[in-house]
Amino acid sequence: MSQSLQFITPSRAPYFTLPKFPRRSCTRFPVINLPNTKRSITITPSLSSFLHATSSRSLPSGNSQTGAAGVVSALSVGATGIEVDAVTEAELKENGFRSTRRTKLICTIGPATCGFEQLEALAVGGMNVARINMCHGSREWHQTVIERVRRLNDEKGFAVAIMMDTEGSEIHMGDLGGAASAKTEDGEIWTFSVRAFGTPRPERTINVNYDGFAEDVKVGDELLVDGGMVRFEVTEKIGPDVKCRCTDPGLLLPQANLTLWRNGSLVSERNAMLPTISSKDWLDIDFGIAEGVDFIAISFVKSAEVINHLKSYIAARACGSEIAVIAKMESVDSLKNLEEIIQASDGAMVARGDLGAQIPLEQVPSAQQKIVQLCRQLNKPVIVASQLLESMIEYPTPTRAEVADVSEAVRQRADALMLSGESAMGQYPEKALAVLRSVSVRIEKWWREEKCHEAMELPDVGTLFADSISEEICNSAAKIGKSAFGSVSLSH
Ligand SMILES: Nc1ncnc2c1ncn2[C@@H]1O[C@H](COP(=O)(O)OP(=O)(O)O)[C@@H](O)[C@H]1O
Ligand SMILES: C=C(OP(=O)(O)O)C(=O)O
Ligand SMILES: [K+]
Ligand SMILES: [Mg+2]
Repeated sequence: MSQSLQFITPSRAPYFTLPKFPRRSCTRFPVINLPNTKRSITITPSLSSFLHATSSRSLPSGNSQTGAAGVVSALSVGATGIEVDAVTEAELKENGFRSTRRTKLICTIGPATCGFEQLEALAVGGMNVARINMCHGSREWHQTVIERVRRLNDEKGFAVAIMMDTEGSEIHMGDLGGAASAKTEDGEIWTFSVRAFGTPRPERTINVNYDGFAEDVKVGDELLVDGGMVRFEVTEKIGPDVKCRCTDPGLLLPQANLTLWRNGSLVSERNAMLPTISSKDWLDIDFGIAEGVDFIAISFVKSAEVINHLKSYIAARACGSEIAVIAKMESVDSLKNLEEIIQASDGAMVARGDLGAQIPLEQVPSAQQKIVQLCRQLNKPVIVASQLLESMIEYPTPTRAEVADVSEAVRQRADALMLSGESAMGQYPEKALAVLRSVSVRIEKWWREEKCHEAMELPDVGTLFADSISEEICNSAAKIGKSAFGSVSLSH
């Protein structure tokens, strides 16, 4: 029981101001209400005394929003013990309350992880949210994944939430005629075309989903595939066919996004008229509402308007629904209208993949820092996504640089980290998740002990969250803590 002596720590102080993000996953999957899935940890005197000690001993720690909300959501004090979901139970046993993870982990589900046992392995490994990306797969495929996650929750006591991510109407490639990927070599000529190709398709041809593509591009333009992971130069236009020479070789993946640059600037007029939510996206959203997903993430958000529209739509379609809308920050427009978008949304995602094609790569870290900080200030959960552990798609060990990147996102106090290809189609999904988990726990411990994480301004009680009583109580408790402990900063 020595572990339990560390239960409830400063960073776990009830300072959360975030009712929606992780809590929903647990209330929606009320593990604690299901007799066959109840997990109960008996409260020993030391544990209960620590629970009691929390209010007087704990020092608020800035953002423990998700962590505290997560713990509260995952815990329910019963007559004989605390009931928790299976993931929290495992973490409590392993780490004690003191270092139970606050950073939530999201896994994109794809061919590598869609089986029941694979999903279970991810849940055991700490997956809090399963993300399905509507760019890929059929609705039936996604429905099967949702059913499996629900079954895991019902039968095995997990509390994994579902996030549906829209395709968006940005320009992207079609599939690769069934191939999982296609390798491009330096100097090769590839044809990008709006024509439909028969089977077998001609070599080195790629479909483009946007009819105006050939008219919009100019010879000399630079074509970035998948956020710039592969690059081409447009060399010739022949009717609907655009011939391109590969300048930065790499792997083409199905449905990869395409971005055009001309004379050093992003070409955005071409698709400025395309709606953020396409007609296909609306059908997917109807599907998500019918399936009762927990989060809908909207790709390439440009303004708050689309978020407000979607929220009204959800409210009208799904009365009493608590589906949260996450704005994906992955375009120049989203950065221009950052604050209004975040205010309108239930949370944001720093979608670094496409963002890295829209702004110079070296500006992505500062954009991430800005978005995360703003979300912290506005009390909105924020996800850091894309390429966190990209090398683990192929290798079982991350690079040091990847570990440093994950650490930095945790230190910035992102609420959640997301795996994309690493879990969807990589060779080591469980290992990648384990890295996110161990790095999160380690960095959280470090900041707790060294008090070295990102400083944060507290919102004024009562102005931003007039309707959120629990948040106000917690903020007030934090302020009392501050005055009681004088020198202890609220934002240490
Ligand atoms: N439902 C799916 N079916 C097949 N492949 C998928 C699925 N979801 C993701 N993938 C694969 O995982 C890769 C990374 O996922 P993600 O980052 O979500 O997609 P993208 O980069 O296309 O937006 C995709 O390029 C695709 O190869
Ligand atoms: C998360 C992202 O979006 P998607 O994977 O849907 O392209 C991204 O671009 O970083
Ligand atoms: K998407
Ligand atoms: Mg994207």
